[in-house]
Amino acid sequence: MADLGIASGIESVADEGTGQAAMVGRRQNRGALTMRVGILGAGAIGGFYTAHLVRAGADVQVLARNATLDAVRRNGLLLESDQGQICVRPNAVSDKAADLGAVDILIVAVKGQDTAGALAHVKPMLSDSTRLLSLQNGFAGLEIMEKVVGADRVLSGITYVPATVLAPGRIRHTGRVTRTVFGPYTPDAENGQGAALAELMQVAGLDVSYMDEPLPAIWSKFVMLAPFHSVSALTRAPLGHWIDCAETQGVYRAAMAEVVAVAKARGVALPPDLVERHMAFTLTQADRRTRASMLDDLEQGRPTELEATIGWLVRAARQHSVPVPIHDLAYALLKPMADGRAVLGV
Ligand SMILES: NC(=O)C1=CN([C@@H]2O[C@H](COP(=O)(O)OP(=O)(O)OC[C@H]3O[C@@H](n4cnc5c(N)ncnc54)[C@H](OP(=O)(O)O)[C@@H]3O)[C@@H](O)[C@H]2O)C=CC1
Ligand SMILES: CC(C)(CO)C(=O)C(=O)O
Repeated sequence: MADLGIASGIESVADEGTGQAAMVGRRQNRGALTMRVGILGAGAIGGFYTAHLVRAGADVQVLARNATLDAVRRNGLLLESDQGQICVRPNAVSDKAADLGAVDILIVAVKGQDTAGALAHVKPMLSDSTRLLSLQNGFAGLEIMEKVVGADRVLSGITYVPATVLAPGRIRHTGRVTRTVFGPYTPDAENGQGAALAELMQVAGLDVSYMDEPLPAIWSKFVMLAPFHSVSALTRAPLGHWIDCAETQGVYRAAMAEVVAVAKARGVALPPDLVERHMAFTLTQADRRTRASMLDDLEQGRPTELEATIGWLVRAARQHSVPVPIHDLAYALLKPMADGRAVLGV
């Protein structure tokens, strides 16, 4: 089976790890632990990677802000999961990139709507060889990164890690999935750093693949992500509350077919059974407590990533005259809350 980065869970590393992930280990078996990894945004995903990479012995430099900065400085960063707790103190934490200095890879883990603002402050962390790795959902952030630093400095990726911020500096990883896939956004972005980081993440025990062409894997996740966010945000419930309802499940499946149609119109070839593979994973393997990150944002009254994910899809569909009625509806119904105004109660 082609490895498109479909969520597999850490326990299935042995099945898939014979492909590109294993190659990484052969190509890049030195120096990974000496690389400097920057984390831009220490929320759910940035915090998850900070905890695992620091525990693996990496030199991690964290650019955080506000309450998260204070909490990590005071108490370190705590990652909780069913497997236990990891509490770490990164080598450096600051809200000033100049305090941290140049890194080999900067993992961009801010929400889509914060990408441009955050990138405006990272220059001191970038040397000529630094690569920026996007683990954001969707494509909007990548388009911004391409404009700001150039496509040849960007690594694009996705992660299926489901995580939530319980309190500033305190992250919850739900279930066991750690599946993450990344690679060069364009071939000239390849400089060995991505493969070295993938190796470091594997050393940390994570299910990670480095790919020469990650774009289909990013689309593959987007096929479930935009529907998962739409359904979760509109039902306002974690997976287990809606997946067994036949009507809701039908909407989820049909919405995935909409994203496949947009990918096809943009010339991206995806496996014909992709929707059914996502369905099977969602029904039999995904942790039922899984919450869409957009659900957390809505419940906390925070701005959501609507424009960067569902909004991006709706606009792309329109450009190609592909009907996406489920996402059109989700976009229209979620737009009034997209900037977090719901918290004001008006
Ligand atoms: N959570 C999940 O389960 C998953 C999320 N993703 C994707 O990962 C990306 C990140 O999501 P997630 O981790 O959930 O988001 P969070 O909101 O949990 O974390 C984002 C963090 O970035 C910080 N931040 C924003 N701007 C800056 C800045 N200029 N300088 C420093 N820190 C900044 C935020 O600070 P503040 O709190 O002050 O705003 C926050 O701590 C998104 O694209 C999401 O779609 C992908 C897979 C799973
Ligand atoms: C679907 C999930 C939880 C990861 O698999 C995600 O990416 C998100 O909600 O942002």
